[in-house]
Amino acid sequence: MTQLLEGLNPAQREAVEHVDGPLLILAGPGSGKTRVVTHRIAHLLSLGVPAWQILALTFTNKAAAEMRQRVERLAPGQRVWVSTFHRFGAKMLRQYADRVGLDPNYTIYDAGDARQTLKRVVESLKIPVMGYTPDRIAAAISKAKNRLIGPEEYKPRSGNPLSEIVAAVYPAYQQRLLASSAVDFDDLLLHIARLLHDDTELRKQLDERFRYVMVDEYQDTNRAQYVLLRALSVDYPNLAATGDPDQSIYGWRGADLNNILEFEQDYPGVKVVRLEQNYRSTPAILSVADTLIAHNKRRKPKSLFTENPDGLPVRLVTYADGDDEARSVAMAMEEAVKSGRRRWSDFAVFYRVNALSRTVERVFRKRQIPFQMVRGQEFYQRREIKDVLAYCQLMNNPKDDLAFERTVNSPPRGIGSKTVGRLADYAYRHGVSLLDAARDAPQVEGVTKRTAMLVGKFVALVDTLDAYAAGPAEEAVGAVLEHSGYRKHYGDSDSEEDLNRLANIEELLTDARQFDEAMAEEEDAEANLEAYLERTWLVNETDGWDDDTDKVTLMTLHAAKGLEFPVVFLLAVEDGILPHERSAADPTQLEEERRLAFVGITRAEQELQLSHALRRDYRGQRRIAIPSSFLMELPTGVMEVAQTAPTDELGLAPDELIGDWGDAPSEEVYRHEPAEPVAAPTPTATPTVGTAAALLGSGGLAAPRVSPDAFKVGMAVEHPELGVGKVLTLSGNGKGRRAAVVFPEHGEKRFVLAFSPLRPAGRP
Ligand SMILES: Nc1ncnc2c1ncn2[C@@H]1O[C@H](COP(=O)(O)OP(=O)(O)OP(=O)(O)O)[C@@H](O)[C@H]1O
Ligand SMILES: [Mg+2]
Repeated sequence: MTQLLEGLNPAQREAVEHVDGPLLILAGPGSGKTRVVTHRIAHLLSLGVPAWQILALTFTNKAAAEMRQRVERLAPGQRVWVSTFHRFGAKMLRQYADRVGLDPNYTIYDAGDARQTLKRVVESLKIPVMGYTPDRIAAAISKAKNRLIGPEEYKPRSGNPLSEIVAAVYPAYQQRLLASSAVDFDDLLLHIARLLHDDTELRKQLDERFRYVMVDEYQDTNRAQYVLLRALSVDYPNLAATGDPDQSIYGWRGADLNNILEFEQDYPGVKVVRLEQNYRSTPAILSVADTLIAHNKRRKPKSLFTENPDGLPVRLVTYADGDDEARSVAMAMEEAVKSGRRRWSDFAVFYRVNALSRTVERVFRKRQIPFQMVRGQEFYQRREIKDVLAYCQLMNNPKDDLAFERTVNSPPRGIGSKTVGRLADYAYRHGVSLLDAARDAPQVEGVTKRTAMLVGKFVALVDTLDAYAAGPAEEAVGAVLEHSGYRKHYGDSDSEEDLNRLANIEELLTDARQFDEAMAEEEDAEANLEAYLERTWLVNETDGWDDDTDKVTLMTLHAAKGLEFPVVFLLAVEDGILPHERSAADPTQLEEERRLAFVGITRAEQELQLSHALRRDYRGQRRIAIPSSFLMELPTGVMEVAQTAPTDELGLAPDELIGDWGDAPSEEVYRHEPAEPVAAPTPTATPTVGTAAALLGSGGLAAPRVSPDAFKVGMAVEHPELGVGKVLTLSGNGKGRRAAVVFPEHGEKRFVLAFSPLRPAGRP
C-alpha cells in the first residue's frame, strides 16, 4: 500500500486514493495522468475491489498493453480488464450479437472492406452519386455513426446533396452489413452504445458489473464512446477520466472536446484533480509547448511547472531540402551514439503525414541506422494477406459475402465476375448468403453446367476448411495455404513479386503461431481462429512497435500520443504540412493542428529539434516550402539555431552558427527562399554546415523585407526567383499576413509576407 503511494506527489496521491464517485483528472502532458490510472487500479485492488469490477479503457492496443503490464507489476496476478474501446466493443458485441441482428462470429470490416461494401450498395441502388466518391459517402456515414445517428434516424438536410445520398445509401449499407453478419469499426461502438441506451435491464446489469470504469485520454472520446461510458456510470457513477483538452487530436474521427469540457456538468459532485508538475520534459521544452498552445482560443489555460534540470535549448533548424534534413538528423544521431551519449532507441522522429517518412527511411537505410517505422496495419493490408485472411473469415462467418467474393476466384479457378453477379442476384432474391447461393449453383439462372461444377469445387473446398474453423489459428491458416492452392500458385511462379507474396503468406503462418503461443500463456484467453481474426482486424498503428529494441522510432504525430522519448526530432514544420493544408480555411481545424504539434513537442524528455526545409519533395512535386506559422508563435529565449555537427568540423566559429532569437524570428532563419542558392556542402563540411551558414546569411543577407501592409489584392509583385506575379488574396495581419500570388510560369504560390522576399513590382 505505502509502496503504491510512494513516488506520487500529493495531487496524484489524492487522485489515486479517490474511491467512489466521479473523478476527473485534468492535466497537461507528462504530469502523470497515465501513472495515476495504473496506480489507482492497483489501489482499488488493494482495498479489496474484485478485479472484474474494474474496467480501464484507452485508445491504442499499445497503451492498453502497457497499462496492463504496469498494473501487473503493481498488483501481480490480478486480472483487470484493460482494453481499447474497440476491443471492448467487439467483446461485448460477441456476447450480445443476437440482440442487434448479428451472429456471434461476425466479421469486422476494415475501411477498405467497408468502402467495397458501400460501392456494391451504391451500384445496386442505382442512385446518382453526383461525383461523390465512395470515400466521401463512407466518411459521412462514419460521422453519423460516431454521433450515434442510426440509419433510421438520419435526416437529409435540404440543399445538401451529399446528405441526400447518405440518407438513401446508409440504410441499405447497414442492411448489407447485417446480412453478411459484419460490422464496420464504427459499429463496434454504435451497436453497444445503442443497445445500452435501449435496454435498461442490460444497462443496469453492466453498470453494476463494471463498477469502476477508468478512461485515459478522455479528450479523444466521441459521442458513441461518451454514451457508452455514461451508460456504465449511472447507478455506480465511479467514472474516472483523465485527459488533456490540449491534446485532443481526433476531431476528424468525431472526437468531441465537449465531452471533457462538460464533464463537470454531466457528473455533478465530480472530484476534479489538477496535476501541475511535469516529470517528463526540460523547462525549455515545456516553455516552447506552452507558448505554442497559448495561441489556441478554445481552451482552459493550465499551469504546468517542472523541477527537471535545465538541459539544452530547443533547436530550430532550417535545411535546404528534405534530403538535407534527413541526412543531418541522421548524422546528429550517429554522432551522439558514437560518443556514447545516446542509444538509438533514445531517438524518435515525428512527421505530420506518413508520406514524409520516405526520405528519412531511404537515408537511414543507406547509413545503416537501425530504425523502426511505426505503421502497424500494413502487413495485414497486403493483398495476398487479405486474400488468405478472407478464407479464414469465410470459415469463421459463412455469411461474409465480401470474403466469398474475395476468395471464390483466388487463386484463379475459372469463376468470373459474371458468375459472381448471377450468384449475387440469386442470393439477393432468396435472401441468402453468396455461399448458400453457390451451393445452389446448378439452379442459378445463367450459370452453365461447367461453371456450376467449378463453383461446386469451391464450395467443397470451403467445407473442407470448415473442419479447422474452431481450432487454433496456425492450423486454420496452414489449412488455407494448403487447400486453397496459394502455396502452389505462388510457388510455381518465377516472378519475384509472387515469391515475395509467398514469403508474406508464410510469414502469416508464423504470425498465427505466435498468436497461439501468446494465448496459451494467458489463462482464460481463447486461442482460436476467431480471436486471431479479431486481432488482425483491430490492429493499430503502434502495435508492431517494440520499445525493447535499440532502434530509432519513426512515427506520425498521431501515433506518438501518450509516449515519451529522450530526444525528439519533429520534421517538416512547414505551411501546408503542419498545419496541414486541409486546415487552412478552418480555425477549428487549425487549432487541432496546433494541438497536434503540441503533442509532438511534449513527447520530448531532454532534447527537441524542430526543423523545416526551404524546398521539399512532397506528393510527387518539388515545392518551395514555407515555414509553418506555428514557428512564429514560439518563444524566443529558450530556442536557438542548432548545429548538429561538431564545431571544429564546421570551419566556422560557433557564434557564426548559433544565433539567438530576437523578438521577431530573425529574417535569416525564416528566409523563405535564399537570395542566392544554398551552396552545396563541400565534402569536408557536413550538410548542416551549408544550411546553417546559409540561413545565417553567410551567403549574403537578403534585402530588407517590405512591410506586409504594403501589399494589396490585384497588385503586381516581384519575386527574385519566380518573377513577376499578381496578388490573388490576402489574409491575416502583421507577421501572420499571407498572400496567394499567381505567377505566369509557376502558378499559384502562398507566402507569409513578413518572411518572403516579395516586393511590389518595380520597387528596389
Ligand atoms: N510523481 C512522479 N515522480 C516521478 N516520476 C513521475 C511521477 N509522475 C509521473 N512520473 C513520470 O513522468 C512521465 C510522464 O508520466 P505519464 O506518462 O503518466 O504522464 P501523462 O500525464 O499521462 O502524459 P501524457 O499527457 O503525455 O499522456 C512518466 O515517465 C512517469 O513515469
Ligand atoms: Mg498519458
